Amino acid sequence: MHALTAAEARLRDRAREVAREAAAQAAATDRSEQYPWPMVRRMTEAGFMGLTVPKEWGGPGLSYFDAVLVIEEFARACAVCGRIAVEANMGAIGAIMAYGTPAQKRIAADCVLSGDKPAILITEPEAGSAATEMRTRAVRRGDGWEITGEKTWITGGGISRLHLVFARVIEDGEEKGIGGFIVVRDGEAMPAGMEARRIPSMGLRGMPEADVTMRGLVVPDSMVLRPPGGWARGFGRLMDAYNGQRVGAATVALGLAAGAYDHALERAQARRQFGRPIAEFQGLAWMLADMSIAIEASRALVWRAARSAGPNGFPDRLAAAQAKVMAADMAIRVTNDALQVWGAAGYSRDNPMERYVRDARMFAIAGGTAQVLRTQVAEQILGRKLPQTRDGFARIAAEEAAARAAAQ
Ligand SMILES: CC(C)(COP(=O)(O)OP(=O)(O)OC[C@H]1O[C@@H](n2cnc3c(N)ncnc32)[C@H](O)[C@@H]1OP(=O)(O)O)[C@@H](O)C(=O)NCCC(=O)NCCSC(=O)CCS(=O)O
Ligand SMILES: Cc1cc2nc3c(=O)[nH]c(=O)nc-3n(C[C@H](O)[C@H](O)[C@H](O)COP(=O)(O)OP(=O)(O)OC[C@H]3O[C@@H](n4cnc5c(N)ncnc54)[C@H](O)[C@@H]3O)c2cc1C
Repeated sequence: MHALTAAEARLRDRAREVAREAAAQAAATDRSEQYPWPMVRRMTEAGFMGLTVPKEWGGPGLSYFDAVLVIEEFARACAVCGRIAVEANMGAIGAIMAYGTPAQKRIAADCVLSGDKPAILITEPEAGSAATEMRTRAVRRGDGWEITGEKTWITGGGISRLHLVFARVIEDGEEKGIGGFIVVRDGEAMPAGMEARRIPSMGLRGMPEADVTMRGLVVPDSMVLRPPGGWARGFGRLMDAYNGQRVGAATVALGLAAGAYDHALERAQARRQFGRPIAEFQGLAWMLADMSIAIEASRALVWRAARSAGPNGFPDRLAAAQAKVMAADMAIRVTNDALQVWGAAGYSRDNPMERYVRDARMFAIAGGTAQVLRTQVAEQILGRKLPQTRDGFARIAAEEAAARAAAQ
């Protein structure tokens, strides 16, 4: 792993200092299930929202790697704050900064720099892993677009101001592909035509997850995000940007596992049984050793993915998927082992270990499940499409046969 530059180390140390305040409120946020607005204001003042916004739009123009250093520190202290730092620096904001018009960039930059955590709306009740099967439609009507559909598990639904909605583009009565539609909430009420209903979740309880329904939602043409390559390639280009958020999610998994490990290390040396620190029992010493190895290995993959941001400015798709799979699986294992080190005390809601276990669970599901991302890794290393539909391979075989016939 590369050493940090002096500027990177300073940024991480500054985040670590502010994250101490996040640690102090993490249990209360979990219990109240309220979005931690006071902490978000603190993160905004300290300049951790909109880190990746270029200087010309008023941000500091830092890299994905810089953002990862900050996210890990917040996630270690409070995983909800870690996720806020992800969406304020990656995902929707990354896509708009890459593909948006100057006016769209201005709006998006103002949102995150003033403390908004944008929402990205991809998943639907019937289109989870199979996201390209989404049914939400954006139909061209005059100089605007009418959006109809249902999204689910939308992080920040009901509190976010900036929304990036993925929808099927219907123009001149024809389906053209998948595009991005920017919806900005002004004030307390949801935008007209958009409603959010909170979903109670297992972990990360201070972060609202919501079903979002769109009926009669009108988006002006000026708020359509048009990635290069046309609508037919729209989903792929939007996913290029989403690879940044996958690295962010991996970083939160890494950070919270590292936080749980810190607690376990301390407890293993403080707690005595049979007249000696429990850390002296080989069963626990090796457990701690394995935890430290897994955390370091995950950090290496996360850093590599964050540093891979290529000429389009986004992290590499393969590196992002590899880091996310590794960190998500690792966080589930490490947080459970850390709770084990604490024994019964770890099972109590009076200390943070059970929260770490609950918070860790989502990363193998959200942002591409551990199974789907393994298929993405396999596709990249094999250099071939591995279709997931029943007729997918038959179609490839038919295309190959047709190509062979044409070549004869
Ligand atoms: C991609 C999948 C939805 C599989 O669907 P398909 O088999 O229909 O799609 P593909 O043919 O594989 O892809 C279509 C198109 O997109 C390009 N693509 C796909 N993934 C990427 C990527 N990661 N980076 C770049 N490009 C990508 C692919 O090359 C095709 O492009 P062309 O048309 O050839 O140009 C499925 O594999 C999948 O990813 N499912 C997971 C969906 C997901 O991640 N949802 C996240 C929702 S947001 C969220 O959960 C937030 C949580 S958080 O805290 O961050
Ligand atoms: C806390 C949380 C936050 C989220 N935030 C957002 C958000 O902000 N925006 C958003 O758009 N979405 C969000 N999501 C949704 C998330 O992206 C989806 O949950 C995820 O893509 C999986 O979809 P699904 O839950 O419908 O599972 P399904 O796709 O129904 O999968 C169910 C099971 O089948 C497996 N499976 C499915 N297909 C395959 C396959 N081809 N090969 C092998 N196994 C397969 C899966 O791995 C999983 O184990 C969030 C989810 C959670 C839990």
